[in-house]
Amino acid sequence: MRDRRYLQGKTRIVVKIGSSSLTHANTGKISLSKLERFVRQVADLKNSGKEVIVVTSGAVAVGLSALNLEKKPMELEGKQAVAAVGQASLMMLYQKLFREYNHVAGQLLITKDIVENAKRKQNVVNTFKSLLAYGAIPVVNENDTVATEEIEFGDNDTLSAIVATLVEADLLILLSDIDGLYDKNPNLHEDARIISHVDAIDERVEHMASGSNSSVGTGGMITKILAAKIANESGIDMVISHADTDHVLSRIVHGEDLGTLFKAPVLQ
Ligand SMILES: Nc1ncnc2c1ncn2[C@@H]1O[C@H](COP(=O)(O)OP(=O)(O)O)[C@@H](O)[C@H]1O
Ligand SMILES: N[C@@H](CCC(=O)OP(=O)(O)O)C(=O)O
Repeated sequence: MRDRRYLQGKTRIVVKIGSSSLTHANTGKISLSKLERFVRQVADLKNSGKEVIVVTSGAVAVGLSALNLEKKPMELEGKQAVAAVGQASLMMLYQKLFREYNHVAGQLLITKDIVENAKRKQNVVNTFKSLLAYGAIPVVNENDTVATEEIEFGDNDTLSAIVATLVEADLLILLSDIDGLYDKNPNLHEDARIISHVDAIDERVEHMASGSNSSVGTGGMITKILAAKIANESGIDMVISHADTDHVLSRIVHGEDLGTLFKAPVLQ
């Protein structure tokens, strides 16, 4: 087991939470207790002196409840409409819960391609910087009206890695419905074993991540590995852990051996 206590020195942390970690498994509807517990932990991390940026999925899940739908529409524009309704309600919930803990949340809806346009990228960076300077908590989701990759392929994972590079974070935490990367899909293989550390993302690691079999989340482990690559290449460490683990955020930041750590190579 590697010593992770150096993680205590991390000061700017991006936390991504997936749809499957914010919803009821049987109905796919938003779980208020899961959301509340997550917000409480983020607020506490912020109280401990860290800067925290949240990347949250869940717009489609909340939209389903709001529109009284049993399941996601098949067609893309239907999903976009559900996300549009859901995003507003999701953000209302974040605003309300953060306010209860004396924090202020600001919404950023972005698309991954902003990195290709220097001006737009700078605008986004400036907004992040300014929100952090005000002591607010940026809450990010993909703009599902403008870009459709997320609701088609469910990839807020790579979005969170891009956000981590934009804000020059020193740690990215992905909270999921699984406690880390296993050597094979644990939902299909009983003998799958968790990997505690990944020092280099090679073909072997990529092979471990087969598709997701969760009905709510959509990206699976492949997009998490991709996120680790993006983060690590910018010198940012990444941890995948289970959102249901008690006090998961503070325990990761205290250096407990939870989930999988993708350690960035030391940049020369
Ligand atoms: N090697 C692996 N290790 C862990 N999980 C895996 C692996 N391969 C596939 N998975 C699947 O990826 C899922 C996590 O992805 P996903 O459901 O998209 O979560 P989220 O909503 O948090 O983004 C796990 O529940 C599991 O079914
Ligand atoms: N923008 C979509 C993102 C969906 C998504 O990426 O889900 P996940 O695989 O759980 O991170 C939403 O908020 O529903």
